[in-house]
Amino acid sequence: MDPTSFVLFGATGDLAKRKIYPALYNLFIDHKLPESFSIIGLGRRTLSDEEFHKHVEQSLITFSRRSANDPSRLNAFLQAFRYRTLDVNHVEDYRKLLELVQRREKELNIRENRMFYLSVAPEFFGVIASNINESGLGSTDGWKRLIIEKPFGRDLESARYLNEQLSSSFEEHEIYRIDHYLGKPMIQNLEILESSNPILKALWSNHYIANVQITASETVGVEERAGYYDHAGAIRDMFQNHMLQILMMFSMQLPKKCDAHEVRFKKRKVMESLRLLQKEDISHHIVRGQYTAGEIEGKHVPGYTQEPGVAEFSTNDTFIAARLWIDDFFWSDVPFYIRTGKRMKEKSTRIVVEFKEPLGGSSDQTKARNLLVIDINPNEGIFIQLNRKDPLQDGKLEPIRIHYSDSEKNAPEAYETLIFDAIRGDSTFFVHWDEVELSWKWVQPILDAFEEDRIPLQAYPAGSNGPAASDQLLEADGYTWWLDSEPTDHNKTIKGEEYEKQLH
Ligand SMILES: NC(=O)C1=CN([C@@H]2O[C@H](COP(=O)(O)OP(=O)(O)OC[C@H]3O[C@@H](n4cnc5c(N)ncnc54)[C@H](OP(=O)(O)O)[C@@H]3O)[C@@H](O)[C@H]2O)C=CC1
Ligand SMILES: O=C1O[C@H](COP(=O)(O)O)[C@@H](O)[C@H](O)[C@H]1O
Repeated sequence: MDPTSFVLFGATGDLAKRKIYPALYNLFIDHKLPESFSIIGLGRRTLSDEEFHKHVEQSLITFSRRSANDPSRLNAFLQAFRYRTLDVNHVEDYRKLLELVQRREKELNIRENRMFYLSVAPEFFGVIASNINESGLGSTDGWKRLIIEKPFGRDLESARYLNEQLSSSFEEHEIYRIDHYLGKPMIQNLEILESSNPILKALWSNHYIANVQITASETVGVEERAGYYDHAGAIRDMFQNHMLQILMMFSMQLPKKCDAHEVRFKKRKVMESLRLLQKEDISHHIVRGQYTAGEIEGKHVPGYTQEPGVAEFSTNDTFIAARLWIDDFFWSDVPFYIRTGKRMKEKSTRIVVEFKEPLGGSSDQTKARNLLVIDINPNEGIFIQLNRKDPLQDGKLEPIRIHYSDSEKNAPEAYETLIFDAIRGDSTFFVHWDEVELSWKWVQPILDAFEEDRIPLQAYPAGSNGPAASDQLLEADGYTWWLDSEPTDHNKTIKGEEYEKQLH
């Protein structure tokens, strides 16, 4: 890997502490950072390098998946870190930063390869990109790259405006838009799952698949993020980005090879085929919800409007469910159901693929549907539901599940994988502008409908699976959300008999 300067805006913030430092540390342990690597952290507050090292160390102790208890290894890691105070709006501060970056490049013999990571509020993205350019930080003999966090705009218009701002300082191939779901191992596995398993590849279309259900449910509420979340809602926070990215990754046609050009091209095709919702139909395909007080894991939790920082009469969505159609040769007539919400019954991101009844198959009514369940988060695994005859019960038909789980492997976290890719210059699992624009285009009529109050806000108690209207969305098509009524840890590496006992 090229020697690199890693310039981190927002170095004192929450994301840096919880995700970025632990990711860098684990990459360091795995020898996946360039040998010459300089990290310069930036924030508004004043910190000495020593105080900054303490801050990073504390973050590793609290959040790293592998312990930071080897002092010599930890010190070797921290050697790379320097801190500077910088106000993102002051171009003078960037000139001083340039001096530090160049000094470190000289000390470490780094050719001018510069990675700028914007872990700050999105309203700063534009000004930072333009100040990087104006101060000379962006003029390098090597490469320059920009990693930016979500959200990318708050609607189609603002996303386009932001993209124009960034484009005046960085070219598209230099911009790495993070969607951390794309770094999750099971999401990266989707393409392999299909391409390397003929039994799945053969079934991966409307010939055999009845419907696809994608759920990302969380037990947490708005936490300390009301200032942001109360203006974003589930639709901007999760749906426009993570949920549509899962949809793209699942349903794209197999790329000839898994590289940035091919994968992004195939994903764009999905978005181009996604049927746009017509104004008059939106309320038939979209459910909008907000949690009320309830109980989660035996604890009483308040309703959304009682949460600190949330407006008293807020109509913000904390849940959204949608029925989508991909009008292409492979997926036409297969409904995709997507839902995401806070304060739901369990923390779980998963895809459930429900297969059709075989043509001319037995008419045995006890037969269960074949399912392929892909658990993405926090459990990582797969199971397939099949039917068999139980020899001890007069040959009665019973569903069995064949499991595989990666949950206990302590696999690299999404941020590790993505930062590693960005340093190597591989943008396969980063979001291209075309995908962002097409996603906002699809979502925009829903935002308008919310704004105009054309979709009723449905209440759901904390600890439930969302509003009843979300169940009705599927019932109208003769389906139900799979696994909703099962034990929450249905796939928690419980296998064989023990699992069967729990099920029945
Ligand atoms: N936290 C999370 O879990 C996630 C965050 N994100 C995104 O990541 C980004 C960062 O979020 P998060 O870390 O939570 O935010 P925080 O509010 O915790 O941190 C903001 C950072 O920005 C710095 N900052 C604020 N104003 C200025 C300024 N004028 N000049 C220079 N630095 C400034 C702060 O410095 P100082 O502390 O010195 O004031 C701090 O380091 C956002 O875009 C967010 O949407 C995305 C997914 C998840
Ligand atoms: O981006 C976000 O994602 C998290 C959920 O991420 P996960 O990896 O834990 O599934 C969500 O809580 C947050 O609101 C959102 O901004």
